[in-house]
Amino acid sequence: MSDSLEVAEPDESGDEPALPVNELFHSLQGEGKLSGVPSTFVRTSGCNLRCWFCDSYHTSWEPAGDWMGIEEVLGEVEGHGAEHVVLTGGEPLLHDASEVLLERLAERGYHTTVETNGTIAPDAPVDLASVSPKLASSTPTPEKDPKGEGEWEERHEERRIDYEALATICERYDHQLKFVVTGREDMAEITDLLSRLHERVEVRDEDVLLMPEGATRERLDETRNRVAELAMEHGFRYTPRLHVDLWNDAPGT
Ligand SMILES: C[S@@+](CC[C@H](N)C(=O)[O-])C[C@H]1O[C@@H](n2cnc3c(N)ncnc32)[C@H](O)[C@@H]1O
Ligand SMILES: Nc1nc2[nH]cc(C(=O)O)c2c(=O)[nH]1
Ligand code: SF4
Ligand SMILES: [Mg+2]
Repeated sequence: MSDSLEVAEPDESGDEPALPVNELFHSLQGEGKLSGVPSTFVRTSGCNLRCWFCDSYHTSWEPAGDWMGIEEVLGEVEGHGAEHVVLTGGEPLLHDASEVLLERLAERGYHTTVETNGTIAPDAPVDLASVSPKLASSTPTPEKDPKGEGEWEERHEERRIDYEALATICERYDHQLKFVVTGREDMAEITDLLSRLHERVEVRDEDVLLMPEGATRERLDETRNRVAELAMEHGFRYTPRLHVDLWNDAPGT
């Protein structure tokens, strides 16, 4: 298994596709255009990046979860009763079975959002591609590494932006680009990335959202006003992190 997923594979090699699921829960969508919408979240384990600030540490830095067959996932989703399903991670699009899940959710009439870092373009039905391209400020330098001493810095840096994948996602799906912002230093990179993307695909300012960095209320208290002001200055949208405001960093929210 690749370095990006250290979760043990299922023992039985049945025919049914399976996903390593870190958590499956019902909540309100906390980020982006659909903030506040009751949604069921399927969080897969394993990521090809290592953002130093990752709020889902147990899907990236120390991936954990249980393998679940797709029908089992669909059964649990159905039990929660929401029309909206959010497939997230980790990086959900690392797993081929995510595409199978998206197809079956579409057949059953769910609205699907995929939360992705934008390095892999899916080939499956998606109602909203919620893309969060990773800026240089996400890179786990030795000083910022939450686990080691910067062993992931180079790999993260090489992989974090793939223009081809980003453009394909934006062409193929209704999308939002949700940038995690720590400060003014991030803005030049965002505008450069958008101008490069505009050579291939139209991305509207209303589909660009700035999200304050912060996995806890305490951290958001330091970042949210600064980021809101940057959004106003640049004509981009601001997205809160509603779930953090409501439930702080509690799991399953
Ligand atoms: C855990 S990621 C999973 C999906 C995918 N790997 C990605 O990064 O988009 C879900 C969302 O949380 C955001 N996120 C993670 N840690 C964060 C933090 N400390 N502050 C703000 N947003 C964060 C990501 O940028 C992404 O939009
Ligand atoms: N409530 C809530 N909304 C979310 N939107 C995106 C999330 C994610 O982790 O991908 C997330 C999450 O973890 N919780
Ligand atoms: S890409 Fe997403 S899941 Fe992966 S480390 Fe970054 S925030 Fe975490
Ligand atoms: Mg989250």
